[in-house]
Parts: sequence; structure tokens; C-alpha cells
Amino acid sequence: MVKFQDLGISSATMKSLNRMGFEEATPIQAETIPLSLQNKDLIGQAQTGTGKTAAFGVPLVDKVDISSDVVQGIIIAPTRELAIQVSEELYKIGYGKRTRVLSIFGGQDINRQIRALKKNPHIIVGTPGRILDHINRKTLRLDNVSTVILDEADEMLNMGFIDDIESILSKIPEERQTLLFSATMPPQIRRMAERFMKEPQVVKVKAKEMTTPLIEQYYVETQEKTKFDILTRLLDIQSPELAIIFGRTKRRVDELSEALNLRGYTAEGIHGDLSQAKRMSVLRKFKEGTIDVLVATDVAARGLDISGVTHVYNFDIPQDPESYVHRIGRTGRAGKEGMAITFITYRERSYLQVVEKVTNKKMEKLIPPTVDQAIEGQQKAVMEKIMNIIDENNLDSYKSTADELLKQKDASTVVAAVLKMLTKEPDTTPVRLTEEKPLPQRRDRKFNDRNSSGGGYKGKKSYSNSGSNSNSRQRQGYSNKRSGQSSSSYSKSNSYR
Ligand SMILES: Nc1ncnc2c1ncn2[C@@H]1O[C@H](COP(=O)(O)OP(=O)(O)OP(=O)(O)O)[C@@H](O)[C@H]1O
Ligand SMILES: [Mg+2]
Repeated sequence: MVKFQDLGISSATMKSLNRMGFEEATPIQAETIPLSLQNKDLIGQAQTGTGKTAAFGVPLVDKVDISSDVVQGIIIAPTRELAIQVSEELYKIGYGKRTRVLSIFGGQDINRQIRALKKNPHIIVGTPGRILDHINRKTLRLDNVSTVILDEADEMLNMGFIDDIESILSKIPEERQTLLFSATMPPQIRRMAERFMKEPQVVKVKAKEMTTPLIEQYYVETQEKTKFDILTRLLDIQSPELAIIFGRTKRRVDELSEALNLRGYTAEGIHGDLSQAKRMSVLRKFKEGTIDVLVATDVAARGLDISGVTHVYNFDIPQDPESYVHRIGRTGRAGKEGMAITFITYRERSYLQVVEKVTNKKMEKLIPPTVDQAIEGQQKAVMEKIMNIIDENNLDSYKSTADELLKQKDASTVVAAVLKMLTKEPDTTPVRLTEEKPLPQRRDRKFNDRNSSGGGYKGKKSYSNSGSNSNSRQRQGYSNKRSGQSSSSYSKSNSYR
């Protein structure tokens, strides 16, 4: 166990970390902070939810000269919501030193950002398009930047962003420190990244699997037309605290959230076609628990750290394994457990095998619950809740009404009525979901060929299509798992977001 004070951090930054409740450094923090403090270039790879933000944030803040009024560090992130989140974490880390951190991203009033830039921030966190916009308007100068960080580096260096990143880097002095972080780093992206870096060290936290062991991973094989009913049955039985459901396209996300609302769930969608105000309000409501299901495209797949997310459902299997790793990584963070369920149609089986091969982790097969099992599962969940309430032993004010009821009806009838009241009966309200075509069947084709969507990698990789037969891995993972838990930047993004 490594303590932060053993990593050579200043006392002002230590004060912030104490305030944040950080005691021990996570492995990626312990390995990269000392190197980063020595101004080494590095590529840091560690599983989702293991503290990569502080791994780059702590040394950056520590090196900032707050007596100087120039921008000294810049962090580039692929989505607006992530830029905001990272800037908030950096603000907390920099609190002890009074470091000024500013986020700049598309969809927000540019004049407001220009005024904020005039207040001389030390650290900028932004999305590529808006950063470039400010550079071109000469409202942001990067000539004194000594550290540049690409969060979600492999995403930042893929086809959708690479040109913007190259333009931004060309405005930063050569003698800078360059840091790249992500949970995934396909080899061809890493090779490309090394062109921007000086003798980079690759720090990869040793792990057998690319995904974190905190997440139970299941898949459900189903037909396209039964997916939605199975999804709602799973939601009823598993009763997530907060759930994220990923859909493949923006239309899919709109239709799914509408359908969920029709069936009585409080769900809202987030994707790149919504106004920034709407995106932020949806996310805020989800964090507060005003809505408990967030339906999202891959715009929410990377980096977002929302406590209370116990379940991730891939309503549509993602098109590449990296996306899978990041999507399911929205649960099982900072030591908490989570569950991920991926729906596949029969024709998409080969994608499952590719994901398993890249993550080095087999998903277990989940047999979809029947309607009867769903009702039974819910009753069990309700029973558990009732037992918990009994354990809390706080029922005195209800006792006399209870006695009165029991005078009129026998105990078993009264309890049955209460159960009925608390159980959500199967809802068959008709919903309209446009059928999504299954992903093209893979034979020896290249998996990452997402050219049509503009989101693929420049370098392509091919995976072999052979894999073990997964039919033997069956289990019914229906347990109620609450216990473990406590557009400018979009101009380049694909129509899938
Ligand atoms: N040393 C620490 N002690 C306790 N909590 C920590 C520590 N470091 C980070 N955390 C918390 O862990 C959570 C996950 O951290 P973070 O978002 O940086 O993960 P990440 O590795 O960047 O994940 P992703 O790959 O999904 O972006 C955050 O809530 C963060 O505040
Ligand atoms: Mg992160």
C-alpha cells in the first residue's frame, strides 16, 4: 500500500487529497505520479474506475506555479461532460494551492468562456473543437504550456479527433511533457501516440483482464423483437439503484427512453443531438437520482464517474471491444461492485467472442427470466425490503393500524395485499422500437472497420473469429444487487453518438 505522502507531493496538495478523503494511492497513481513529477512522458493504462484522473491531476497541480498568470497545463477530453468532470476533480486537487482550473467545451456560450479565460487560469480542461476555436480566436495561448494530457488517449487519437489533436499540439512548445491515459490502448494507437512523445514510458497496471474484477459480466442471447421485454423484466428483478442502458444510435436512445417511460420507468436519454443545456440537466437528474435510468449512446461511455450506478445494460452490443470496456466501466468503480449485461442477437455472437478475446474475460450466459420468474423475483425483492424495514425496527407508529387490519382479515391475506401493492405487475403497454439491424456478420473481416461512422481507428486490427463455445457458461444472475454500492467538439464525432 502506497501513501500519497511517500510520492513526493507538496503539503498544499496533500491537504487537498486529505480533504477529498484519498488516503492510499491506487496502483496507477503510485506508479505514475513519481515519473510524472520528474517530467517524464508516459502512457498510463489501468482499468476503469481506478483513479487515472488523480494520477495525472496530482502531479500537474503540484507543478503549477501559482504566482504565474499563464496557462501551464492543458487536458484534452473527448466529451463535454467528461471535460467538466475532470475540471471539477482538478479543482478539488488544486484547492490547497488555490490553483485556477477552467473548462472550455462546445455548446456553451463562447463569450462567457472568453471572460473566464481573461481571469488567467493555470490549467485548462477542454474538448478539442472548442480549444481550437479559442486558439484561432487568440483567446487562448498555449506558448507557456509545459504539460499536455490526453485523457481517454486512444479515443482522442482515433480518426474522429486526430486532426484536431495534431493542430493543438502544434501550438504547444516542443519541450513539453506529454501524458496519455486510458483503460484501453490498442497497439497501433500506442505506436501512433509515440510520435508525439519523447521516449515515453508505458505504465500498464498489471491485470489478467482488461475489465475490472468488480464487475460481474453477463450476456443474454435474444431476438431483436424480444429484447425490450427482457430488458424491463431484468430491470424489475435486478432493481438497480442507478442503471445506464447503452443503445447503438441516437434514434435508438430516443425510442428506448420513450418506451421505458411508457412502461413506468423514470428514464431519460443523452446523446450528441441534444442541446448542451439538456445534456447537462439529464446528467444532473441522473446523479441526483431524480431519474434512475440513463439511456445513452457512446457519448456517455468514457470516463464518467457517477456513484450509485449498479448496472450497465448493453441493449445493443458495442461495435468494438474498447467501447465495451469503457461502457461497462461506468459501474464497478472505486472499489464498488457492479453488474453488466450485454444483449446479443444470434447473428452477433462473433462480436461477443471478439470482446471476450480482447478483454480476456468470459461473460456468463444469463437465461432471460420468464414472466412468472420475473414476478417471483420481484416478490423476493419486495420480501427482502420488508425484512430490512423490520430489522430497522422503526414501526411503532404503524402498529395500531396493523392490529386493526388483522382484526378484519387473516394475516396471510393482509401480507399478500401488501406484496401485491409493492410489486410491479408485468406491464405490457405496447411500445414502438425500430428494429436495429444486427451488426454485419464477421468472418475474417476487420472488427474495427467503422469507417462509415467515422469512429474507427486509423490503423486496423483483425481478430480471429475462433473462440470457445460459451454455451456451457450458464447462470441465473438475477440477484438484487444493491448491496455492493454506495457541438463544436462534436463536429467530428460520428452519427452514432
Ligand atoms: N486514491 C484514491 N482513493 C480513493 N478514491 C479515489 C482515489 N483515486 C481516485 N478515487 C476515486 O475513484 C473514482 C474513479 O476515479 P477516476 O474517474 O479517476 O477513474 P478512471 O481510472 O479515470 O476511470 P475511467 O477509465 O472510467 O475514466 C473517482 O470517484 C475518484 O474520486
Ligand atoms: Mg478517467
